[in-house]
Amino acid sequence: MSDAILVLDKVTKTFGHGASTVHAARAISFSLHAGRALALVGESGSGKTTCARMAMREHSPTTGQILYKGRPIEGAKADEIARYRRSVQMIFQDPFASLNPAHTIAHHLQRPLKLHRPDIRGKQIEATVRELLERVKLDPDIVAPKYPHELSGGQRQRVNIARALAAQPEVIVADEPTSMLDVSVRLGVLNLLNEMKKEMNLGLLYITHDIATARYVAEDIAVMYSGQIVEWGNTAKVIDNPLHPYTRLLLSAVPDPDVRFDDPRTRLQPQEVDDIRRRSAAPQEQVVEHEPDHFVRLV
Ligand SMILES: Nc1ncnc2c1ncn2[C@@H]1O[C@H](COP(=O)(O)OP(=O)(O)OP(=O)(O)O)[C@@H](O)[C@H]1O
Repeated sequence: MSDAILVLDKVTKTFGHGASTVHAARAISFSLHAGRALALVGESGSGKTTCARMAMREHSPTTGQILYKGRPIEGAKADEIARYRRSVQMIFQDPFASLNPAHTIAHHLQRPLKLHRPDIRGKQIEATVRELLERVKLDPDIVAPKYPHELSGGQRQRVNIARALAAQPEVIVADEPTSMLDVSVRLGVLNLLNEMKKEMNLGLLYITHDIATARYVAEDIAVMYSGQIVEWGNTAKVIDNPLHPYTRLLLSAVPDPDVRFDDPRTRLQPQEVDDIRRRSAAPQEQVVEHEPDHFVRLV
């Protein structure tokens, strides 16, 4: 495997103090590599977004460190931090809120080009906007002059992907990029992310509550619950042979991850679910290597 672009090394994040302390991330370690995707999977509140925000440097870790190409980003020089900011781009869950209704799609793509690509100017900017739209399979003649409200949700999310690509990133953090889209267009957006990963050699952090979609995008998976990664490794191995009771619980909600675990359709006893949650929430130090690319925490 190539050297990691981005590493979270035993990163912890707590919010609040005393009895009200929330352990949003507990000793989280993972790395992102060029041309590979890691799916970070878990229910709402498990700590996925906290990890994404730390990777984006919106939150600084309480303990642990973030490494960019082997060097800690905390305390790095301003030019290194600027490089990092350009290099790590985010795609948000809500394709509606992340575009400004007062500006055309062309404007949304010109801005990051002007900000991050001083090498291109004038007519080249327009040509690059066209290229970016073509990359995400939108017709530039039709889409560039439009305003966000004139596009569908799927098209808007493609514009968001194009905007992230404008900065020529090495890593893309996609936080639930399809959860607000119609089911019919979700797979198209996931396939597009997968193509970008391969063709542009991007490292991808794909955050989702839907474990089944991890297969489409990610070579590697990390299952999170209550701020800790409980099982991780090769995506197919983890999904086909889940070892941690919480991973099994997540898989029991497939094919519909929006079904709650206490819904009778999952055929789980509520007491069983409570017991798995309680055991999985306790901090667990011991890790078992089941195979070289499949690890689980003991409960
Ligand atoms: N700024 C904050 N202040 C206090 N608590 C926070 C803050 N951000 C997150 N938390 C808490 O940290 C825990 C993890 O939240 P986080 O948003 O990372 O989970 P998540 O898995 O991404 O969930 P979701 O899918 O709903 O975003 C939750 O208990 C949440 O309430």
